[in-house]
Amino acid sequence: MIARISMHYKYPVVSAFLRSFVPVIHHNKNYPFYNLQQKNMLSTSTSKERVCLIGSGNWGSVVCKIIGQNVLKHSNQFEPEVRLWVFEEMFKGEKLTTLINREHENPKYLPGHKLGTNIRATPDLLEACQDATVLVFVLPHQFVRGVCDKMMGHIAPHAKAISLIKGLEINAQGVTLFSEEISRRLGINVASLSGANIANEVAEEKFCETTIGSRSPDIRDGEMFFNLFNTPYFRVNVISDSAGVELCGALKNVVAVGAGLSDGLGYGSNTKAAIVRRGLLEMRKFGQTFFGDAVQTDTFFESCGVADLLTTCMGGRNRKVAEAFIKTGKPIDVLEKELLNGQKLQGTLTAKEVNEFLTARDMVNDFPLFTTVYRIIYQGLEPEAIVRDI
Ligand SMILES: NC(=O)C1=CN([C@@H]2O[C@H](COP(=O)(O)OP(=O)(O)OC[C@H]3O[C@@H](n4cnc5c(N)ncnc54)[C@H](O)[C@@H]3O)[C@@H](O)[C@H]2O)C=CC1
Ligand SMILES: O=C(CO)COP(=O)(O)O
Repeated sequence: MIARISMHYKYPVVSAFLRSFVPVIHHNKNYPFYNLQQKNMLSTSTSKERVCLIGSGNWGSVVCKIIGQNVLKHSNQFEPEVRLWVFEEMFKGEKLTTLINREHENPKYLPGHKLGTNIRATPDLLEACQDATVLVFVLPHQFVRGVCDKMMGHIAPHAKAISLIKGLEINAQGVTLFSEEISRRLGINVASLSGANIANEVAEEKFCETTIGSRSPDIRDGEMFFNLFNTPYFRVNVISDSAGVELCGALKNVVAVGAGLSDGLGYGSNTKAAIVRRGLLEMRKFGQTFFGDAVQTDTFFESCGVADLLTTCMGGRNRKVAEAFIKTGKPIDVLEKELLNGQKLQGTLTAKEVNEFLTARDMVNDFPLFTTVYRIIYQGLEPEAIVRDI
C-alpha cells in the first residue's frame, strides 16, 4: 500500500498508513526506548550489513566519507567495503569512477576530501546494489524514478533503505514521499534523513545535527541507521515522523529560492527573516492539509525543520542561484550550469511541481509564498512581488 495522495483519497489514508507503523523514537545516543533484550538481539546477530550508496554528488560524497568511517568503527555490524554507484562521466579526460577508486576522492563533486580506501565506486547500478542489505539513496530528486526502475527485481529481499533526497514525487495528480515511492517500487522499508547539512561544511567536520525518520516496525533499524551516520560532528536524532522529515527537506528549498530573490534585490536580514517565517508557516500548512496528523508539529523543531530552513536560506545553492537570477537576469538553467559545476538545484523544480499540485486543487492562493516564488521564476512576475504578494 502506498501513501499517494490524490483527489480521490486524501490524507486520512496517508495517516492510517503511517500510523500503522510502531512509533520509534530514539533520542541521540541514550536510546531511552531500547531494552536490554533488543540490544542483545542486535549483538548476537551473525550477518553483517552490506552498504551501497546510490548517488555520488556533493552530498552523496560527504555521506560516503561518513559511512566509510562508520562501517569500520562498527565492524561487528557492517561489512568493511562500501559500494558507491556513480553516474559515470568524464572528468579531466578520465572516468570519474577510475579517479575515485584511484585517488579515494571525488574530484568533481567534493574536491579536497578523502572518502576512505574502503569505498568502491562503480558505474554499474546492479553490481553496486547486488547483495546490499542497506541502500542509501542520495540523488537529486529528478533522477530517482529512472534509477529505481533499473533496480526493480535486483534488490536483496530483506534490504532496508534510507532516502537522503530533498524533494517530493509531486505533480497535478498527487504527492508521494520518496521513501514511499522507493518502497513501492522496490518492496522494501525506507527511512529518511534530512537536516541542516550544507555538504561542504559537513565535509570540513564542522558540527551540525541531522534527523532520521524511521517508522520501521523493527526497532533495530533505527539503531542501525544511527550507527551508520552518527559522528561527533554529525549528530543524529532518530524520530518516528519520517513523513515530516522528508516534507521539511523538500519544501524548505522553495523558501530558500525566495530568500535568494530577496538577497538579489538587496533587501536585508529583516526581510529574509519574514520570508523564512512565512515559509515555515506554509511548510506546516502543507503538511497539515495534505498529510494530516502523519506530520507532527514537533518535527519542525528538529534539525530537518527550522534549522535546515535557516541554513539553506543563508548558505545554500538554491539561495545563491536565486540571488544570481535577480542580479544577472539569466535563466535558472544557465545559472545552474555556470555556478554549480554539475550539481543540481532542487528548489526551483520543487516550486514548479508544488504549483502544479496546488493549481489542480485550486489552492495556489492558500500558499502565497510558494506561489510567488513559482511566478517570479517561471512566469516573469516582477521580483518585488516576493514581499508584496506574500
Ligand atoms: N549538497 C548539499 O549540501 C545537500 C544536498 N542534499 C540533497 O541530497 C540530494 C543529492 O544531492 P547532491 O549529492 O548534492 O547532488 P548534486 O547536486 O551534487 O548533483 C549531482 C549528482 O547528480 C548526478 N546525476 C546527473 N545526471 C544524472 C542522471 N541522469 N541520473 C542520475 N544521476 C545523475 C551526478 O552524477 C552527481 O552525482 C538532493 O536531493 C539534495 O537536495 C541534502 C543535504 C545537503
Ligand atoms: O539541503 C541543504 C542543506 O541542508 C542544501 O541546500 P541547497 O541545495 O540549497 O544547497
